[in-house]
Amino acid sequence: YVLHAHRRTDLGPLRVPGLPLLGNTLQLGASGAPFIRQCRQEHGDTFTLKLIGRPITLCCNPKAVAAIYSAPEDMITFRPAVEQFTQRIFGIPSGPFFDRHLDILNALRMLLTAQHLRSHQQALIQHMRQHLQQTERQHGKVDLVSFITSLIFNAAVSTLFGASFLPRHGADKVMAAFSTFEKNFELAASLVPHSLLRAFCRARSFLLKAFKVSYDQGDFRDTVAGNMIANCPWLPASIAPNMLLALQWASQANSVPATFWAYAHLLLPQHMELHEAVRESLKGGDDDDIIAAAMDSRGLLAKVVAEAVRLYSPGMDVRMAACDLQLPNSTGTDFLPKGRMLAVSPYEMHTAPDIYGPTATLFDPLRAIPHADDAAKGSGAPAWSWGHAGIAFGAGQFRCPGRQFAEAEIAVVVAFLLTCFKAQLQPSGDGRIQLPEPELRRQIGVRWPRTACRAALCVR
Ligand code: HEM
Repeated sequence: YVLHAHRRTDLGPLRVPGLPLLGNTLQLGASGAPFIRQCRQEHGDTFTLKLIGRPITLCCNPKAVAAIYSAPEDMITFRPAVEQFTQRIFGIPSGPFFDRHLDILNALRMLLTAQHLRSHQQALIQHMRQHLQQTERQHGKVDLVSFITSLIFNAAVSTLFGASFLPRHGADKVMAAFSTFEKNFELAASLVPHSLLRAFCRARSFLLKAFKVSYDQGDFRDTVAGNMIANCPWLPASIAPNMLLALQWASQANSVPATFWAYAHLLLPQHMELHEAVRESLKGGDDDDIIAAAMDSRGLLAKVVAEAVRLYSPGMDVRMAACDLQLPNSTGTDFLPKGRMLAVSPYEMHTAPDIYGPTATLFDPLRAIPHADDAAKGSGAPAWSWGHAGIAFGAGQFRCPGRQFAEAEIAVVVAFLLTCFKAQLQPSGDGRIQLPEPELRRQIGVRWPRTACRAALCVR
């Protein structure tokens, strides 16, 4: 509706000049989200960055974002924007995967929808309990980032991939390999030759081999992971390990940080009242109470989860113009040539005062959620809703297939931790947790988990 195919082959304005080869890559790498905000302030809602030698147009206008997510494939396309990454990182050959991409997504969606959530949540609680029994706590203190990372890794991987997978290969070894793979993710996606990224290649080989062995041994039978592959019988068996690695990465990359922040905020002194209210909503705190609270999509716990997901959402979601386009901006339209990479930044949209108001960057689960009409400012565009978690999970036909699972998972983990521990945050070595919230966030990059603040969880 607000998107028009455009006949002219217009190269479009490259509004943020950078170095010839790397363009703005270094600026983005060094400053992350604040660099995007600065570009938006200086150049308007739509601006083009040159990242690793190629122009990428960032669209921050709500109307343009709605149009990008709802446009038909012959106008804005998903495949060419992401296939080089899936190929390069996970080693998934494009043909067999993308030819029936939507079928794969729908198969996964079916396995992660509401009717299965209760049993997934029970499994998560059981695996978290086992993990806690096996975890040694030194002097009653743990580092909150690594504690939550390993808790979720063990519980979610065991829930989605079955209980035999991690023990067969050694949970610590699999997690160490995954962590190396994850740390090198952006570099491996870039044009840096993989021959220079030996740690990444070693970790990926280890993980692919582990998935292959477990697949051959039947470890994934009747699990979400196994059923995802079984429901796509046209996929060559040889790429099953690569698909499983992609699922593993997708299931961890955003859930871990969102859970960390949801829980960490509840432990901050300024949120003690909220903490108590959430704790009360868990009633007696047994497994049924935890699951009931986590399933209540209108309850306080759901609002806490949605607010953490909104505030610490992914840095970029990419697409490509499949024809010459005209995209709306606040003052008119922008011309984008066929083949131009397009990006939406959920993080930038969610922290923008013009959409979420002056308190956009504050953690406030009870905030009023902006309505389409406010954001679209009477454009005449049909109503579209941000919802509390905004566009953190993407939107449209390629939206995250794990959304319902993720929201339920984060709620269960937070509720479980609240019932297990009387915890408080104490400053670790550099004391960063004591900084006011906007300061905390300033340290967050485009993908921020690695720069998440360090905190100590003091277990009384
Ligand atoms: C807070 C947690 C999460 C967030 C914010 C998130 C966000 C996203 C986003 C933005 C996308 C891209 C959507 C698009 O391009 O429009 C995506 C894709 C995906 N997500 Fe999630 N996700 C989360 C958790 C999960 C979990 C727990 C799973 C699995 C259990 C999962 C599985 C996937 C998969 C498989 C894809 C790729 C789909 C494809 O091939 O197109 N995600 N997610």
